Amino acid sequence: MHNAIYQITNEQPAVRMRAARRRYELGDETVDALNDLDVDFHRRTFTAVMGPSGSGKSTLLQCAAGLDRLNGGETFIGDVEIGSLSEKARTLLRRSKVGFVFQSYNLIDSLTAIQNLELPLRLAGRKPERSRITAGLTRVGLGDRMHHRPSQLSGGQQQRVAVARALVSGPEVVFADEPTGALDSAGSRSVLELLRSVVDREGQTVVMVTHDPTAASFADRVLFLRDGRVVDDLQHHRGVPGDNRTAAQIAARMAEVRA
Ligand SMILES: Nc1ncnc2c1ncn2[C@@H]1O[C@H](COP(=O)(O)OP(=O)(O)OP(=O)(O)O)[C@@H](O)[C@H]1O
Repeated sequence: MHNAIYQITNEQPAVRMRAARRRYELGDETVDALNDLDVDFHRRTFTAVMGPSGSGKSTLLQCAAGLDRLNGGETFIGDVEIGSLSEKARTLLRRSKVGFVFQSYNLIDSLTAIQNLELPLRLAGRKPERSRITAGLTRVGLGDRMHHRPSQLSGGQQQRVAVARALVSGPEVVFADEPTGALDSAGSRSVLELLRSVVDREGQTVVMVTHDPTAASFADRVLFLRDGRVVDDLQHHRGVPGDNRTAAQIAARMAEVRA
């Protein structure tokens, strides 16, 4: 690893992984999708996770979000070590502390935007407050689309509903797995600007997997994985989101990581 600049802070990270190992066994073949990986995701930061196909990006997100379990090491969300929790406790923690955004939006087609935001609160046994839901949709720029169903929205708008849904429980962290992978450049930009603003204006923490250096240029930090390990950690606070030069620097670093 080179050029790593670590944030010096006494504040507890939103998410911390230590000596994380996720081993998959298929027949005789064993893959360490995460291989003794250490990482902190600090509060109020936007991290992009990049790396070649199969380097462990999705596994990192799934394990950090408590959707999958480690075989070794620890994951903390806030001060809770999630590996020690029962399945039920982990589900409850995930519902309240973690938001997840998927490439394919994963909205319920038969429900309106409002109803899609109400659903996770209902599942968590909380009564959805209408004012909170409408505020959530307004803040993602969809105040005039609240009663639309997903099929009546553009891809970028659907993904912004998904971001609003991820935020509705007031999570510690939002994980996004290639959130712009299915979008055109205008839709991508609207989602990336939204993610940037939830960090800058609302003090949220975002961790996003992406293959796209332009998407990564919206982040404060780019973590590069290879073979289940962190091999580079680029902090580019002076980068300009969406700027070609910043994206070119990230692409160059990505090429080094692949080499
Ligand atoms: N359920 C599984 N069973 C067996 N092997 C798996 C499973 N999930 C992932 N792997 C393996 O673990 C490694 C890491 O996979 P992962 O999906 O995390 O990579 P990735 O960096 O997200 O890849 P991509 O960019 O292609 O989405 C790969 O070698 C993959 O084949």
